[in-house]
Amino acid sequence: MPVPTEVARITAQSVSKLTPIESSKRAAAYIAVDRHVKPEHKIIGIGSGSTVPYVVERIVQQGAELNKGRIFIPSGFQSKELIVSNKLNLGDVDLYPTIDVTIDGADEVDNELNCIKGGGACHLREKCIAEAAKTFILVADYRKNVEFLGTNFTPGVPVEVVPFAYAKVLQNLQHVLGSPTATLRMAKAKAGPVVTDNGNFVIDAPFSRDVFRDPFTIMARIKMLTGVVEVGLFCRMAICSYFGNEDGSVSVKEQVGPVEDHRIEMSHIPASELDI
Ligand SMILES: O=C[C@H](O)[C@H](O)[C@H](O)COP(=O)(O)O
Repeated sequence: MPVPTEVARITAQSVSKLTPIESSKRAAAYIAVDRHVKPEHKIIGIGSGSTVPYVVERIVQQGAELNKGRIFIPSGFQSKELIVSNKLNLGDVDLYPTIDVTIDGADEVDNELNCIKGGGACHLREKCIAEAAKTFILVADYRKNVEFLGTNFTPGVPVEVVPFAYAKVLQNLQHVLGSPTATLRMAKAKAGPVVTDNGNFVIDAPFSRDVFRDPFTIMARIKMLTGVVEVGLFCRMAICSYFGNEDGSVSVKEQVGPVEDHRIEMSHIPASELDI
């Protein structure tokens, strides 16, 4: 099928400014905001990761008038900075425990809209603002769109643990729950482990394809381990996930009964808005 002229033009302009991966993230973020962040939405959750800046960019484009009446709830340091630097109103989930819509990134999303999150160690707060939201939406590039978790994202399930319990939880994961190569996540530019925004450690626990066929069960088993604060498996929490593709289109997985996967083109967004 020939590519519509408008789509081809937008893709060419985008690529001149952004890499194809960045363009695909932006396409997913823009469509998610256009479809789910409506004028009547006043409390908005902002997740973490490399696609989320484009979410905020698109929300800012909705205009100062609309945004002055809104409160934005961050999932951690990165999103808090994004909210503040874009002069949006900052709130927190303790003051606003009901959120209209939360949009967040993901490390991987399967065909039932289960996802791995926490590659950036933000999954505790992310799960809170996802659970608080009436609508939870995922955005990512095509590399995160998989049939089964653990396909491209191989470090495993991020598990946030209180520091004094990390060795015990590590043993539980390795010897009881079937993740023999589970490891404590170490910092890159600091001696010692990664410390989360909540002062905890993170263990990365890979599991086999068989285990990932039923993510809810392994999530529940990990969560039952004493010392675990939160597990980076979000099981069927999102109602919709948008994946930007290399060709400028966006694939959508939606939870309307069985999860459906269909592609949409970016032609509804004027080229002038993409070329900013
Ligand atoms: O802890 C981090 C979050 O769960 C991110 O949303 C996730 O890791 C995806 O991040 P990125 O888009 O940077 O790959």
